[in-house]
Parts: sequence; C-alpha cells; structure tokens
Amino acid sequence: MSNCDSLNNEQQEAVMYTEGPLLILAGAGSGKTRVLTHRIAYLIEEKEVKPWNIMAITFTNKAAKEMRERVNAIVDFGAESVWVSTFHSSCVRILRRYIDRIGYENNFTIYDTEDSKSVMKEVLRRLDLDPKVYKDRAMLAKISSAKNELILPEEYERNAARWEEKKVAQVYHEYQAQLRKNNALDFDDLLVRTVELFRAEPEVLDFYQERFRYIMIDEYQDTNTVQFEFVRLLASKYKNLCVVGDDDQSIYKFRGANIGNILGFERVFPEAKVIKLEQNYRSTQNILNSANEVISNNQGRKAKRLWTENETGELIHFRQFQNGFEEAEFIVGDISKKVRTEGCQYKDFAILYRTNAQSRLFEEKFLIANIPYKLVGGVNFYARKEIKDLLAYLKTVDNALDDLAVQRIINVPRRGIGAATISRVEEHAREQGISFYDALLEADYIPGVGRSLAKIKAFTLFIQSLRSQEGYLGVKELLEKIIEETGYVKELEAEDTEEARGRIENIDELLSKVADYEESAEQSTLSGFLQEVALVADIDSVEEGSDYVLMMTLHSAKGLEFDHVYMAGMEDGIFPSYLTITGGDSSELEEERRLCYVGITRARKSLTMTSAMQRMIRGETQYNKTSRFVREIPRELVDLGRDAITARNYSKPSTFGGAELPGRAYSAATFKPREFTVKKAESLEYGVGDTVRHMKFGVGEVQDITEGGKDYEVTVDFERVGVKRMFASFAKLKKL
Ligand SMILES: Nc1ncnc2c1ncn2[C@@H]1O[C@H](COP(=O)(O)OP(=O)(O)OP(=O)(O)O)[C@@H](O)[C@H]1O
Ligand SMILES: [Mg+2]
Repeated sequence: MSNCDSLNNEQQEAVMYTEGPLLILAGAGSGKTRVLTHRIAYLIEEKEVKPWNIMAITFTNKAAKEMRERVNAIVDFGAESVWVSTFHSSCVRILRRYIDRIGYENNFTIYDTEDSKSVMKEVLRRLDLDPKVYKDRAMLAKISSAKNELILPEEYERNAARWEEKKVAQVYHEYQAQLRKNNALDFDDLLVRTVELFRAEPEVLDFYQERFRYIMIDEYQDTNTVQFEFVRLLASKYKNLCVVGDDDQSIYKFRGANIGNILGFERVFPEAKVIKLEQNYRSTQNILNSANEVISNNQGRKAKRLWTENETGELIHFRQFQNGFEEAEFIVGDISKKVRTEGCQYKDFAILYRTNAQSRLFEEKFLIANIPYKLVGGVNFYARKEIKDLLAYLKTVDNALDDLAVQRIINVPRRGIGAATISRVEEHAREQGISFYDALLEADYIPGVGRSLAKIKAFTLFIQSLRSQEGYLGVKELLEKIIEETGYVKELEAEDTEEARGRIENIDELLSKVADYEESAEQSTLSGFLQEVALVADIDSVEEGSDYVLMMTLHSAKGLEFDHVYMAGMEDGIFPSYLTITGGDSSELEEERRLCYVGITRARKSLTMTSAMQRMIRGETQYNKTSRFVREIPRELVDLGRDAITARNYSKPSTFGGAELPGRAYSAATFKPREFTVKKAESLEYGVGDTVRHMKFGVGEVQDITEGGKDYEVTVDFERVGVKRMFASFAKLKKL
C-alpha cells in the first residue's frame, strides 16, 4: 500500500487494525491525526469499505476541514461521503432528520451563548428569582455541567438535596421548557437530544449503527460523558471504534471532559487493543525535551516519553520584561525581524496566551507595525449586532417559533411598536401557550394593542410574504430583499459614521458568505445555511492560505502546529492562573501544566516564552513571578538573551522573577498605562547624541533614530537599564 510508506511500524499497525475497538494512546506530534486519515484511506482502498460507512469525529470544525482535505488528497474516489465532522455537527445532521420523533420540529433553531442568556434572564424573571443571587451565567454553567453529565431535569431534581439545588432544578426545568416551546436547542442539547433520540428510538439507532460501521475519534481525551455515550451507542453493534488521544493533553475538564473515558476505555471494551506511538515528528529535540520535562512534574499520568529524530534545534528562548507593553513590542519586533531576515512568512507564527484579554496589547503593536494578524476568538463575526439582526430575520422566516429572533427584529429598524405593546403580546402568548409570532398574528384580539395594530400587521405581512417567496428565491436573494425592504443598509448609509461604514462592510461580508454557501452546498436551503452559521466555532474564521500571524488562547491551539510559537504571559498568577495556585487543588494545577504541554508541543522549530514583571489586570498593576512552568525547563535548554534582567533572575532562583530587584522597584503609582495613539510626531525635539529623560527608565543618551511608517523608533542608552528601543510617541522622551 503506497500511502503507508510514510508511516512507521506502530503507525502502520494502527492503520491496519481495523476490526474491533482500538485505543491509540500517544503523545503530542506523534502522528495520531495522521494515522486517522491514513486509516480512512486504508479502509476504503484496501478493505473496500464504503465511504459512507465511515465516521470521523474531530474536535473543531477547522480540524474537520483539515482532515477532510488530507483524506481527499489520499483517497481517489468517494472521500466526500465519509462523515468528517465535530460531535456537534454530526448531531445536528442526525437531529435534522429525526428529532420530530422526540417532539421537536426538524427545522429547530440552534441557540448560541447570547441567545441562551436571554432565555435564562426571562426564566429567572418569570420565576421571580433575585438576579443578584441567581445569576444567569452561573445558572447556565450549572445546567451545562448537568447536560455534559447527561443529567436531565427530572434526575437533577431527584438528586437535589439542598434548597438552592432544588431551585436550580426548577430553573433547569423551565429553561428546557422554554427552549422546547421555541423549537430551539442550545449547544449542549445537540448531544443530549441525540442520545435521547437513540435511547427512545431503537430503529433510528439501528439505522445509524448500520450506517457508521467504522467510527474514529480524534482528541479522545477531551470527550465528556454525553459524547462518550453517543459514541458508545453508535459503536455498540459493530464495535469498530478507533479512538486516539493523549492523556497529557486533556485540557477541558472545566467543560466536563472526562479523562476516565480514556483511562477506562479498556473497561468498557475489554477486548480493546492498545497501541502506543512514541516517535515525535513535529518538534526539535530541545522543544520536545522541554515538554517532556515540564509534564513529568504531573503525578497522575501514564508514564511515557517521546523521542524524535529531528535536529536538536534552537534553545527555548525566555525573555522577561518590565511590563506587558515591552513584552508585546519584543514579540512583534521579533516576528518582523524573522520575516525580514529569515524568509519566514507571517503564517509561520503563532502567539499563544492563557486568556483572550491578553491579545489587546499585541493587536495594538501589530497595527503600528503594519503586520497582518488574525485573532482567533474575541468578538466573533457572527456576534456582531448587524449580523445578528439580519440572521434573526432569516431565522424568523425559517422558523417563526423562535421567539428570540422575532423579538429581536420586531422593532429593528424602528417601527414604532412600543415596549408596552410588546409585553402585552408576550403576555398573550404566555396565556394562550403559543409562540410570540403567533401572538402577533392574533394582535386583533389582544386588548390594549390599539394604535400599534397597523404596525404589527405590516410586520407580519412582510414576514409572511418573505416566507411565501422562500421556495423559489435563493438565500442570498432573500437576504437582499430583507436588506432592501427594511431599509437596514440605507439607515446606516444615512448615519454616515465610521462605525456605520464598518457595519455595512460586515453586511457585505455576510452576503459573500451566503454566496459561498450557495456555491458549495450540495443542496442549499435556508435551514442549511443557518445551521452552518450556528456551528462556526471561532477558529473557523481563519482562512486557508492567508498570510497572517495567528493569536489565540492555548486551548484553541490544540491539534495545530506552527514553525514558531510564542507563549506570552508566562507568570505565576496568569499561567498557571491565580486560582489554581491558591486553590490548593493539585489536580487543577496539573490541568494547567497539561495546557502548558499542549502549548510547547505546538512548536516545530522555535519556542519563545515571555513574561512581564508587572502587568495591568482589570486596571490594577500586578507583580508576578515568572511562571513555575518556565522554571521546570532545565537551565541548559534555555537561552536567556542578553537582557540583564532575565539572565540575573534566572540564575538566582530565590528571586527569580521577583519584582523587588535592587534599583528596579516601581510602585503602582508611577506606572500608568500609556494612551494608545498611532500618531507620528511631526518632528522630534531631540536628535542623536542628545541626553533625554524617560518617565521610568530615567536619563540616557539617544543613539539612533529611524523613521518607521507610522512613528519614529528611537534607541536610547539609559544609565540605569541599558539600551532600549522604543516608539517615540509612546516613549514621551524629554530633552534635557
Ligand atoms: N511517519 C511520519 N513521517 C513523517 N511525518 C510524520 C509522520 N507521522 C507524523 N508526521 C508529521 O508530524 C506532524 C504531527 O503529526 P500529527 O498532527 O498527526 O500528530 P498528533 O499526534 O495528532 O499531534 P497532537 O497530539 O498535537 O494532535 C505532522 O506534521 C505530520 O504530518
Ligand atoms: Mg492531532
């Protein structure tokens, strides 16, 4: 078999062991994902398995897309009928076909976090619960955990011992009732309802068991109870289930991921074969050794050690800075230098951090340096107001049972339907047990609607007319009609502000997405489009082949690889996070360490870790020590640069990363976040050779001034801290 040539013996064995349960347990970069794609090819080409009998589950849509491309590349025929998708997408496809058997309509809506929150707020209000005690987010988190554990409201109620738990059970119950009434499912429901369907309808389960005779799951270590149950049910007939995972990369415990699923696989499937892969093909020896050393500090793990034939490679670079601004300046400068002098492309780089909020400083520096970057996470395209508004129109046309969508647009753009009228309609809907939209249709009979009646009629007439055209108009034409007839864009044009123009651009972007969808879908329908949109995880906004630096959280980076990786904010209190250090629960710290292991092992050629001695967090200055994870990397594997601060700290472990170094104690009062302005001074009041003063670094001599596109870059040799390079507009140097 030709495509097995590029696999080692263990990988080949894993590819060819096709019948019966198989667990591939292996460390990062050992080719687990590669084995899965080759297995699909092998099943089709050598075993003559029908492509539609194969299902492969990945963790993100991006991973699914990558796997699909890899499969397409090695399978000549039929690759497109293999199901390669995430758990959520698979469930959506199954439910669209059969959910009517458990009391929903097949054109159900999928609620995102915002939508769920609105429903929760309404539920809490209706149950008259004090929003200070019963917070919507906390309630949703509890319900989500319950769903991940496959605990339904009835069971939750039975288990509830304390009074508060009983309240939560009631909230859970009401929330679920409201979703059902709206014919809507939240993300967790997608799995829970599918399992419910399989349990209630043996015929449906049997259909899918026959359909998916070969099932494969990537990133198995992060499956939770409900996902496991979904797989167990599907695989229980033919038992051709191959799961691949790495217990050292389990990082979603907070979302209910159950590491027991990997450790207990052999208990559920006693006949399971286990294959281990130990050769890493991704990273240099130095990177791999660092990862091995860090993870060896975890107690509860299956011992394994990866090795590689790759070159030794660069040392791990570690740099410590005074603050987050300098850290960002360094990383952005380093990337820019490597692109200029080493022939790298921007897409070879990724900056990884613990929390999304850490991205802002980098964004600002990238903007100044005019370097293309892409933020994974942050404000998702589909979370923007104008996009949500227009999608709400489409959802209303598609499924008018979706109260949230209808309520969102009833007055957008303004139709002069007052809040009092809307709450009368809501009341009527509740009393009659009908949807908000149906209540609008009965507005004639609702007392007190009076003057708004004509406006409501105009709205429902508009929606009805769109519906009647849905059959023959394409999704794009439908959307254009909505934009045209509501005057949505016209209103923005009239506004004529920067913000309004940005919104119009986003709307144009939405139209191109619809066009893309219509071109690529086998059969394009409004429901199909909305379903696709509802499932776009943040990572999917990354377009293939575009050249930009990627920034994302460590969690989002799972399964990906980059030539050059920067791990920023390596400070105790940030990573590992403050709570895991102070919480006294060592399992939480171990989860953070696994996250660090995931981060390190994303790098192919170089890894740079950075930290700041002081950092603004929610408007307050914090002083953090260098992360213990950095200190867990053996000294001989680390390059500390020429920066005096870093080197001195590293050689003295007792004061390592401490902020109380002689001559360097900055009080919170003297450190203020600098205003961010991209403004180039017309001219500078100082020149090379002049003596200047910096607010923090003190007195120094200007050595060099270079003109950048947007600002001057000034190099100053300070008496106290040595040579620094900085942007003139930020440095605010005073000539002495
Ligand atoms: N036998 C091999 N020969 C050459 N390259 C390989 C081989 N096996 C894997 N690789 C390469 O090594 C890299 C890592 O492989 P892959 O992404 O499949 O690893 P993984 O175990 O899934 O990693 P992770 O745990 O991070 O998900 C990829 O670039 C892959 O193409
Ligand atoms: Mg992988």
